[in-house]
Amino acid sequence: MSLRTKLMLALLLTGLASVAMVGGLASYGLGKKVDIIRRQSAAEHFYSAVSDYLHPYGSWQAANQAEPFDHYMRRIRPAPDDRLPPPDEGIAGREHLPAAPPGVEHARRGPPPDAIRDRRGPPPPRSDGDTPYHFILADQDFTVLLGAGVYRPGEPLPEAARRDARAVEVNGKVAAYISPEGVLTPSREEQQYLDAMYDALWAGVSGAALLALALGVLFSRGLSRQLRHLIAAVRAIQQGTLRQNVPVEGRDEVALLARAFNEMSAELAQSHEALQASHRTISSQAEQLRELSVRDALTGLHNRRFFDEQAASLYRHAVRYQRPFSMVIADIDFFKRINDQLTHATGDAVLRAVGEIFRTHMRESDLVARYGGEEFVMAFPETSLAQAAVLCDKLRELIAGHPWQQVHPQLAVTISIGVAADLQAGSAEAMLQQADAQLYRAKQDGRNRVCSLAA
Ligand SMILES: Nc1nc2c(ncn2[C@@H]2O[C@H](COP(=O)(O)OP(=O)(O)OP(=O)(O)O)[C@@H](O)[C@H]2O)c(=O)[nH]1
Repeated sequence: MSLRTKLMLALLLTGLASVAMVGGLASYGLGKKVDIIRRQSAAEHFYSAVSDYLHPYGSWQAANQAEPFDHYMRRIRPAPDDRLPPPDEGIAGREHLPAAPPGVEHARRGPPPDAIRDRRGPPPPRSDGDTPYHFILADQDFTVLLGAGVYRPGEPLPEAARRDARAVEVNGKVAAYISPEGVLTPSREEQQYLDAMYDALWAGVSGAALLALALGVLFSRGLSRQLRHLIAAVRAIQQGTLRQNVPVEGRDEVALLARAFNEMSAELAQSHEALQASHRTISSQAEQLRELSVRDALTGLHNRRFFDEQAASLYRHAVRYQRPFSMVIADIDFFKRINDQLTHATGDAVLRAVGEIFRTHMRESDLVARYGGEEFVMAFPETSLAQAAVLCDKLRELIAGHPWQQVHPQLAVTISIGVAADLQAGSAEAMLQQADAQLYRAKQDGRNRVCSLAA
């Protein structure tokens, strides 16, 4: 279940529970209050009717002799009611008299005299088992005068009923007691009022539930939108886009989370960029170091270590595919004399110039390195011994013909070169030794020459 659904359900259930509680309490309170008002009103009317009945005569006996109480009640209260037993003929026609308030009718009418009651029988029992609402009338000695079908006239009013009894005084003396009895049934009109109020109450409850649902939808939409932004941003970070900026809405906890997430994302991206920059620096420094480690500082040519590695690889390739491959070793003639007679700096200049001549007159695929001192080595892939010898002779001529006087007026430079191209040598190193032997021969033969070993 999504967070949004959970939130909506929580809001809906909370809203329903609150409105049901409020509605139930209000409904119960309303019913209770209406019941109290009706009881008070009924009691007041009955009391005033009895008081008016007794007042001219001073006692029940005298009043009853003058006019039986039920006649009196029918005279002052003629309107038939759906809750009343059928009126007798003598009372039925008096509908011009004002009706008593709702809830009083049965009580005010009181129980019929015994003779009448005998004809009618006792009041019909309520379906719920409660006694209908009546007023019991007793004389000043608590002897029942009208028992409302609950007590017999002439019997003493029980103690329990006396507690709620209200005295009716005439000329300062208690002439009778009135005691309420039974359950007050609302009239049809009252019931309609109550039903209308309950309907309004439940309409309010339903409205509140709908409002809770609508607010739930609204709030959960906002919340889930922000969470969706955060989820998308986290996924983007997982895929490598570290700098994320989710919208911050409001100032609640989710907004705080979004703000903290943005800050964290910015810091993460920043530190990642810094890390990448330092990686770039390190790798470029490593590249420089690697380059320095394979280069000769004076001439800029590759050094011996690099040459040995590459030459071994070129040799293996040539042997594997039976391709022509030549190796060369060259040595500047009388270099010690140049150093000694024309300074060491002149010697360095010569080394740089010779290296430059080699570099600029060879193919990209050729390999040249300063092997140490005034010695240079070369490897020529796809080059036969004869081709290498021709190339080396050209290099020798270039060096001999170089304008050395520009370096020093007394300077003249030549080189001797040995060439080998025997793939049977067994290794690049062995082939280089063969070339070195040819170099030795070139030196022996008078220098400034190229000697090669026929395959
Ligand atoms: N200026 C300079 N001289 C160097 C360098 N490396 C080696 N040398 C010098 O090169 C000279 C080589 O001399 P030798 O090995 O006797 O050879 P050579 O004088 O060229 O005689 P041959 O090879 O027989 O013609 C030595 O004097 C070394 O000191 C360098 O980097 N710069």
